[in-house]
Formats: sequence, structure tokens, C-alpha cells
Amino acid sequence: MNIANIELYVIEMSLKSPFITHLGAVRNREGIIVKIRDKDGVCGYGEGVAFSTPWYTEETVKTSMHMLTDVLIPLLQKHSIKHPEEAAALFQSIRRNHMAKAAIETALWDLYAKGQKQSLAGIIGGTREVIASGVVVATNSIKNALKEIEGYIEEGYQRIKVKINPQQDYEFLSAIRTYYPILPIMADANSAYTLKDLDRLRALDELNLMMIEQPLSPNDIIEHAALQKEIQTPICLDESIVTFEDAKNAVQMGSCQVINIKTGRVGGLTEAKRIHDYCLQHNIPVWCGGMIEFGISRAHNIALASLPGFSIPGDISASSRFWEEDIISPEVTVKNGVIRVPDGSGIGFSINQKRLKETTIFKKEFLF
Ligand SMILES: O=C(O)CCC(=O)C1=CC=C[C@@H](O)[C@@H]1C(=O)O
Ligand SMILES: [Mg+2]
Repeated sequence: MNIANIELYVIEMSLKSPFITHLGAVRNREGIIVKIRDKDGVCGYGEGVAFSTPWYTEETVKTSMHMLTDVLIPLLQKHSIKHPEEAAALFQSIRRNHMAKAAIETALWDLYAKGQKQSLAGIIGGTREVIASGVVVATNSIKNALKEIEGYIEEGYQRIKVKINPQQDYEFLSAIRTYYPILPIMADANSAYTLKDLDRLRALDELNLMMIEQPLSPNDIIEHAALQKEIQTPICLDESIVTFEDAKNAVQMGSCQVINIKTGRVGGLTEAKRIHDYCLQHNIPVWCGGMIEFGISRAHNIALASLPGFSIPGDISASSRFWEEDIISPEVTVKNGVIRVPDGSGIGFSINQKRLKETTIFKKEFLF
């Protein structure tokens, strides 16, 4: 792919309002932007989605920067590649560190698609012109949740996801259900429960939720299979699925009926697509998860969600859900509940250089 140089930017922005889960609150978001330029001057962009602290997965912005700087970029400097899938294969010699790998692998996909003068969605086999958009409500106040939901419904979002935990589940969700009897609602527990909470989880069955995401431990698929036998609400796995093998095992074990695919969590677009293809073959619907991300990762998510198996609205909301001003132009917008899949080459969005510059707190360049 004739790489000339790679630039890493660590950027930082405040969220418009805090994103609260039982694991803590995100008020400020750091992220990593990867820019890969080839010898023809074409640039591909990727985004590292690890958080500043390891509350969601073990990776952080600092561990990702270490992996990119000291391991992954040096590997690419040593081995020339012709296709992003070769980078994914090369990175298999390194254990885990999926978000760091995805940051660079997705930039290579954007670069590759641009080199072919095709959209990223087109090059990976996307079939949708628009994708259905959903949004996440992450607050511990029912009053705020109802107010937020009202606004999101006015903006046209097709489904709402609500964060739950044993201190905030049945009452919280049933208040929302009472106001909105037919609204598609899903609940995300981020592993807040154990099998001892079976009665609490079973009680949610009557609320007609689309699914419950990751009720049990991130390291488990056995107990999720046992739980799914006891509750009617479909289980969706997020944190438990970090590889293709995890997805295959979970489907075969009956641990979930739905999978949330996040490119960063599984190490890149190559692996995300493999999981999608497997789920499509086995009639397991998938949807694209979010990471409170900036526009570049949001653009990659749009391309991924254009694949045929993404039949459920994902956590792909407008740039304005979290940011006063995003780093891409135009920003991602939701109209009538959908986001248009761009047909320009690569990710189909340009970079808002002014915004990138004013949010950059660290920058480093690697020559090839
Ligand atoms: O990016 C978005 O729109 C929402 C992201 C989101 O819900 C999550 C991001 C990261 C960690 C979690 O709490 C949560 C999730 O688990 O899906
Ligand atoms: Mg989740």
C-alpha cells in the first residue's frame, strides 16, 4: 500500500452532558486519530476508541499509544502490505490490544478504498443506502431520561437504549414503558448482574424489551447460556465478544440471540466483517455498537452497518449527540431516523482540520 508516513493525534473534547453508567461517568473524551498517507498523497483515517481509563475494556488511550508507537507501526514499517486484511493477519502475532489494532487497520481500509476510488461501504460489501439510527440514554435520573427520550423521539431516532443495573432497572424501565408503550427499547447492563439476580432479570420480561445487553460477566458465555434459558428477553452480547471465536462459541452455546459488533472491541474491520458473515449465515441479527466516538469512528461504523446482517438500529447517532463540533465535515446527521451511507470514496467524510487542530493535545509522526 506504499505508506509514506503515519501521524497519530491524541485529541480531547468535553461531552455536552455526562455519560453515566454503573461503572462511572464519562465527562471528557480522549481519543486517538490515525492518519496514514501513501506515496501518492492519499490519506486514510482511523480512530482509536479506548477510553482514558480501563472501565469498559482493559485498553486505555495510553496503552493504545504504546502499542501503536512501539509495536504496531514498527511492524508495518518492516512488512509492506497490499491489502488491509494483510495488516489484520500481521497483527495476529500480537496478543489482544484490539482497539489499538483497529485504530490502524481501519485507517488502512479507508486508504485502500480511496486508492480504489470506491466507498468503504461498497468495498466491504455494504448493501444499504441508509442505516437505521438508535441512541443511548445514560443517566441515573428517570426525570432526565424521560426528557432526553422525548427529544430523541422528536429527532427521529428509531430505538432507545437505556443503561441499567440492579439499583436502576424495573422501575426505571417501566416508567419509560408507561410513557411509550410501543417504543423499541433495549437495556444495557454492562455486566452489572450475576445469576443470583435471576428474579430481577426475569421481571424485565414483561416490559417487552428488544433485548438485554451484556447482563453477566464480560468473561462469560456459559452462564449467559443458562440465563437465556430462564428469561424470554433476548440476550445480546457486547463485552463477551472480542474475537470471531467468541462469537461462534456464544452462538453455538445459545448464550445470546443477538450480537453487538464494535470494530474496536474485536480488533478491526476484517474481524468485524467475519463475525457479521458468520452471524448472517446463522440467522443471528447484529447491530453496530458505539464508543462515544468522534466522527472518524462514527464514519467507519456507518460503513460497517451498511452490511446486510445489520438488521437492528445500532448505537450510531448524530455527531451532535455528544459533541458541540465534530472533527469531520459534514457532521453525521440523522434525518427521519436514518443516516445516509455516503458514496464518496473511503469513509466519505472529510476532516475538519480546524477542529482537529484545536482539540489535539499530542501529535507524533512516523516516517516509512
Ligand atoms: O457511542 C454511543 O452512542 C453509546 C456508546 C455506549 O453505549 C457504550 C460505550 C462504551 C461503553 C458502554 O457503556 C456502552 C456500551 O456498553 O455499549
Ligand atoms: Mg454495551
